[in-house]
Amino acid sequence: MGNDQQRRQFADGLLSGLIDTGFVKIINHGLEKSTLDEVFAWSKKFFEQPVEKKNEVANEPGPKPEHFDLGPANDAEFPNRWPESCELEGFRPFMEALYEKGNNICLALLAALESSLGLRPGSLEERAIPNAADLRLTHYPEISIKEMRSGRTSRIAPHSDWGIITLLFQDSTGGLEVEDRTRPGAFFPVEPVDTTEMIVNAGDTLMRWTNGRVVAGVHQVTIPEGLKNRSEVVLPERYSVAHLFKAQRQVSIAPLSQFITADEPAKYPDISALQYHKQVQNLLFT
Ligand SMILES: O=C(O)CCC(=O)C(=O)O
Ligand SMILES: [Fe+2]
Repeated sequence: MGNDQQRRQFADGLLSGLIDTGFVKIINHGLEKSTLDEVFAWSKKFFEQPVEKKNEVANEPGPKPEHFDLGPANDAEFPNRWPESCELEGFRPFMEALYEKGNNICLALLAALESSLGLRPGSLEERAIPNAADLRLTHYPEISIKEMRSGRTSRIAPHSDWGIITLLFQDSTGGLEVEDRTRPGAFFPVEPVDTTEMIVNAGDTLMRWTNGRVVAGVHQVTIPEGLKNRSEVVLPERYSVAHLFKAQRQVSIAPLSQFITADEPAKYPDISALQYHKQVQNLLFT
C-alpha cells in the first residue's frame, strides 16, 4: 500500500471525497479483473436458475430487483443459505473467498479513515469485526421504460446504505446515480466506465459515528443516461455486486466522543447497529 506519504495522500483523498460527494471511485483496489468477471458470471448463473431453485435461497423474482445475500460464514443467528443445484458447484467457495477479500479491502479503507479522521488506529475496525458485512448480488430484470416512468416499479429508490461503507461494482448497463450535494434532490449518473472500478460510498453508521462530518451518500438506480429520452425501449437487465460493510450488531452507532463539542453536540441517539437496522427496516416495510 505504498510509502507513508502515499498512504496519507490516499487517506486524505478518501476522506475528502466522502465528505464532498459521499462517494469515491477506486481503481487499484486489489481485486483482479478475472475475479470481478467471475463474480458477475456466477451472479448471472445464479439468477438464471428456475424460479423454484432461486426461491430456496433468494427473494421473489419479478420486475423488482432480486438479491442473493451472503453474511459471515460462522453466523449462527442468521446462517447463510446456499443453492443446492450441481450447476452452481463452486459458487460457495468462490463467494466465501470474495467475502473475505471484500472485508480486507474494507478494513484497509477503515484504517485510512482512522488516520485521516485523527482517530486511534483500530478504533473503527474493532467496532466492525466480527459479523460485519453482507456481500450482495443483485439482478435487475429487464423492464419497459413505460413501467419505470409509471412509478409502479423502480430499480432502487433513493436511499443511503445503513452500514459503515459499501463497496459497489456494476456491470456495463448504467443507471446508478448519486445525489448532487450542491443541488439537493438532483442526481448525477455514475457511468460504468469499466466494470473493475470500485465505488465506495459512506453509509449511515459512518455519518453517525462522525456526528455528521461525513454525510452518507444518497444513491438510486434508474433509467440509464443513454436511454432517458426514449419512450418505447425496454431497459436491459442489470447486475451489481455490493459489499455492505457494517458495524457489529451490538455496537453503538452514537457519535464518537472525538466529534462531539460544545458547538456541535451529538446529533444522533445512542442506539446499537441492530436497533438502527430494525428501525429503518420498519420505516421501509410498514
Ligand atoms: O445496484 C446498484 O448499483 C446499487 C445497489 C444498492 O444501492 C444497494 O444494494 O444498496
Ligand atoms: Fe445502496
